[in-house]
Amino acid sequence: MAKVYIVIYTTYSHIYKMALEVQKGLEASGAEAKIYQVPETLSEEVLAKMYAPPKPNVPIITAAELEEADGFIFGFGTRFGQMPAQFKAFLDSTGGLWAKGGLAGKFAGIFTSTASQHGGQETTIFTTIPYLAHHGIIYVPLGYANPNLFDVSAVNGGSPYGAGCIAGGDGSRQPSESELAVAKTQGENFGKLVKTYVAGKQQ
Ligand SMILES: Cc1cc2nc3c(=O)[nH]c(=O)nc-3n(C[C@H](O)[C@H](O)[C@H](O)COP(=O)(O)O)c2cc1C
Repeated sequence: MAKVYIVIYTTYSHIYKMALEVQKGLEASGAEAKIYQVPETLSEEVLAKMYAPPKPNVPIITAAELEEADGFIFGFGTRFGQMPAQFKAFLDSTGGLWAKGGLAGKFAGIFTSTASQHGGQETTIFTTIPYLAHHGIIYVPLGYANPNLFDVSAVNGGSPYGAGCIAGGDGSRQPSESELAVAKTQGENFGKLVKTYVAGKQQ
């Protein structure tokens, strides 16, 4: 069975809510899907000052665990148009895996969240691709796989690079039905691809 790890960093839970839909999509494709979070690097004191709610109840991943999966879907909100330091710190801890090509040939998709509509939905994912390239991980874009990506009738996150939600400047906006549906599509399409690959390897 194709095994996909959804690896997230979330401060205000938007990414976790999106991850649950990505997981549903992966499971609909027949893949095994488990959600992990990367270690937090901020102190409880700083998180309290940021009004951050408790972390989701999912295990904290270690770099070594990445080797177990056939593919990953990474999810994180933007920080100045790029991945948060927490996720960068986690990826920077994968040097040992990089040295032995431990992740080469695996697949990865990415989804994100931004406060504003033009705060980095595309750049956050795009600037993560070098990490994948250095590992030899195959980046799987979303494309326009879900027509909701064309919907301009309301505020709407997501791009061909990956699903996305708009959290609002104060974080009060929650992922919309449209954005959640795109997240599910990303999981389902990614799962189908990884399943095909795993089935081929087993032949
Ligand atoms: C230090 C910092 C930098 C941020 N930079 C951006 C940004 O460049 N563009 C933007 O739209 N939102 C920005 N945000 C908002 C976050 O992306 C938003 O809180 C996040 O996507 C919500 O996801 P979460 O609930 O999963 O943490 C920033 C937030 C913080 C704390």
